[in-house]
Amino acid sequence: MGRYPRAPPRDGADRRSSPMTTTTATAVGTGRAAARATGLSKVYGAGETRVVALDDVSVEFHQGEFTAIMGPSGSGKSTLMHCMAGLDTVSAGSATIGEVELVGLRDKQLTQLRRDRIGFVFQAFNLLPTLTALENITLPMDIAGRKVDKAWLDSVVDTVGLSGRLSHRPAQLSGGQQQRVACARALAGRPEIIFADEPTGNLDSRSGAEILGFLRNSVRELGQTVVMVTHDAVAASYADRVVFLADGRIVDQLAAPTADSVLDRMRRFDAKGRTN
Ligand SMILES: Nc1ncnc2c1ncn2[C@@H]1O[C@H](COP(=O)(O)OP(=O)(O)OP(=O)(O)O)[C@@H](O)[C@H]1O
Repeated sequence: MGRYPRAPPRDGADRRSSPMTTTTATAVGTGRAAARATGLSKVYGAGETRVVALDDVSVEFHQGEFTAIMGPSGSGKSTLMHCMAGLDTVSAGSATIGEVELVGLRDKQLTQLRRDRIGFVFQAFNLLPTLTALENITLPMDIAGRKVDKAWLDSVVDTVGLSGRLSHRPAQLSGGQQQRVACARALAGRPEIIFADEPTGNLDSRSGAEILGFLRNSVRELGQTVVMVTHDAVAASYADRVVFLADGRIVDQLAAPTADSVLDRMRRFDAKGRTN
């Protein structure tokens, strides 16, 4: 079993596996895609060092949905997230945030898009040590010259449970509190989508569960869209949907996942070969 307490069960949730019958992994609900990859491929190197990290991947992340990306080590999870978030270039295909096509954007446009429309949470919290928690949270908006929406900021800080810690510097906060600051920073600018790369990787099980619960609440209560890469089946069970990658391809998805159903699917990677 994974490192985190089980996610509380969903009421009346329909737990089912949906083996891929088409090449596109569609979201559980209907609605506008917050992000979409179409025929996305990513090749690193050339000749003997050539690695196909992503091979014709098509996937949609719908607004207001919490999606986990899982798969064996080296299956392309981080590469997919980086290509979708404009942190890496793609070799072929398309990646869109909302209606904006990332392929072909210049560096300056990509920087602006990441700053204005995407929130990031990384395994290493990436806070600035000399700034207070509040200054870290508002930094992206300060850099962008955007006015902070005070009511929204208050509700984010409240949801993350940081009200009494806003004047503390990162070194004065626990790992879990630092990651909550990072989550609040990601949410504060009301991005269209948050990409979280192993957000609980550096946390103990209790702090990890708090962060996962918080990310899920941000989807349920604040309407946020979250895409999270994780190795942990219990972490994935907090999501609305799990998309499974193997050898750079999407091979399965699971709606309303439980830790057991995710573990079961992961075991089949081991037992029957990666692409099953
Ligand atoms: N900058 C790079 N240069 C060359 N190959 C790379 C680079 N980044 C990733 N790769 C390769 O691409 C493949 C996918 O890597 P990626 O990091 O996306 O996998 P992952 O599923 O996130 O793995 P992990 O779970 O171990 O973090 C791997 O074979 C990896 O070695």
